[in-house]
Amino acid sequence: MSEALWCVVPAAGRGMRMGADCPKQYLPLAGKPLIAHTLERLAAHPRIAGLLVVLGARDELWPGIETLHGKPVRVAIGGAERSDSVLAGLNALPSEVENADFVLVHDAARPCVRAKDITQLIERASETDGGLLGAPLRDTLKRAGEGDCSLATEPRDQRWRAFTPQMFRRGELVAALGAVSNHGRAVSDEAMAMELAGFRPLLVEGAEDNIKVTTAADLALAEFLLARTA
Ligand SMILES: Nc1ccn([C@@H]2O[C@H](COP(=O)(O)OP(=O)(O)OP(=O)(O)O)[C@@H](O)[C@H]2O)c(=O)n1
Ligand SMILES: C[C@](O)(CO)[C@H](O)COP(=O)(O)O
Repeated sequence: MSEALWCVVPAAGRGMRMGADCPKQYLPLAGKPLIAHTLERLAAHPRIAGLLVVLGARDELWPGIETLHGKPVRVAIGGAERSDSVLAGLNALPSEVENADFVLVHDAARPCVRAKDITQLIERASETDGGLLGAPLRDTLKRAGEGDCSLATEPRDQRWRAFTPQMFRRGELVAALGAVSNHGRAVSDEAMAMELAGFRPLLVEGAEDNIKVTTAADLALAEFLLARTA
């Protein structure tokens, strides 16, 4: 597959775990808003055709963002859950994006994603039902009980951490997200919806520095990583 893909960027979260006075995706990071780093890395990728950024109802991007690295940047309004925002973005894609076309979904909160990992995902997952970047769990995993005591050690073989981008055919992902929504189920990523629909997404190992900025400590780490993973 050689054509370029559109990327839906969920950016409608409130960043509650960050505890800042604005949604974390707009916090300053290395001299510009966190989301700007993410959008620039995505738009700079030769296999990405355009960005569909899903914003909170009260949020907006900055003037001139309509085109980035020569790629169109469009916006849609998100929903209460991340999956609602992803679905809104998928439904707002330009008509040129057909149901059979692969699309990417990448968190605005992951500014350190590496171009080579995006390339690997596109090249490997395009021969399958789709896939996602991730990394095998390398730490011992504990099940915590009351008072943060360790109740048990969980098996870590065949356990991966899921990252983004995640990549699926537009129509199949819309149907899978719609099905979980209709059943009132919560999904934490697109791959979960696809698994529930009977698909087996391909896990593509990517760099573990593709961190999701969630708490204040992640901001300092992201600044360090941005300098190294440019
Ligand atoms: N209703 C939502 C919730 C999340 N997101 C986006 O999904 C990505 C990953 O979500 P997360 O890290 O959980 O962000 P928040 O929901 O903002 O964080 P928190 O749970 O701490 O509020 C982020 O880019 C976030 O903006 C979204 O588009 N719509
Ligand atoms: C999609 C994701 O980033 C994969 O790890 C993660 O599930 C997002 O979870 P969040 O609770 O919305 O941050």
